[in-house]
Amino acid sequence: MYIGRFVVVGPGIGAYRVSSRSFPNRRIVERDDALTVAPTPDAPETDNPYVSYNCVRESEGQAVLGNGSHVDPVTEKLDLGYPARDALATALLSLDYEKDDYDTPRVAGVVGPDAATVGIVRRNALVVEQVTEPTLVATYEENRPRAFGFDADDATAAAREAYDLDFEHAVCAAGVAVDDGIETAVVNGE
Ligand SMILES: NC(=O)c1ncn([C@@H]2O[C@H](COP(=O)(O)O)[C@@H](O)[C@H]2O)c1NC=O
Repeated sequence: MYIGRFVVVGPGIGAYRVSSRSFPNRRIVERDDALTVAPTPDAPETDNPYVSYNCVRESEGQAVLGNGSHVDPVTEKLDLGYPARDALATALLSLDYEKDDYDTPRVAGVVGPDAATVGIVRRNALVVEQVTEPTLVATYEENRPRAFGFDADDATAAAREAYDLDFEHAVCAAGVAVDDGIETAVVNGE
């Protein structure tokens, strides 16, 4: 099954995966203050505004994950002291779903040491929900948050488990583990 981009978040653990039919030539680059989805050097040029963005950032001891430019305003709202629910709701509602051929939803999660919040904005809904166990939400098909078996207990395992999940067209994945500090890890495809 093809579900596009997705996040899995639970208290202390999270992952984000890029799956893509249309833009497979991408990777996650580790920068000082963010993990960024970017084209590989051999990728064909595109003017699609939705394929390069920060997919993981950190704020106030929490990790923010998501499939587009909304990751930045979610992080900025957390910096200002907004609760995770409000940071997600504000940023998702203001940017709304992507204006592409698929009305692709925006998905996101905030992971703290003992709490996690997941969100999606799609054409017909805005859902933001605090969760107590790993929860999946994706751009296509799986576009309602649901509890999801996810065994990883560190960032490296989270990135690997997300990348290896049996959904089509895996491109790259990021994992986060949040405790006293935040660890991140990346798996890039061939
Ligand atoms: N975030 C991403 O990595 C991303 N990759 C592709 N999209 C959007 O989704 C559309 C469909 O892409 P695909 O066929 O790869 O699932 C693209 O035309 C683009 O507008 C994205 N936007 C949201 O998921």
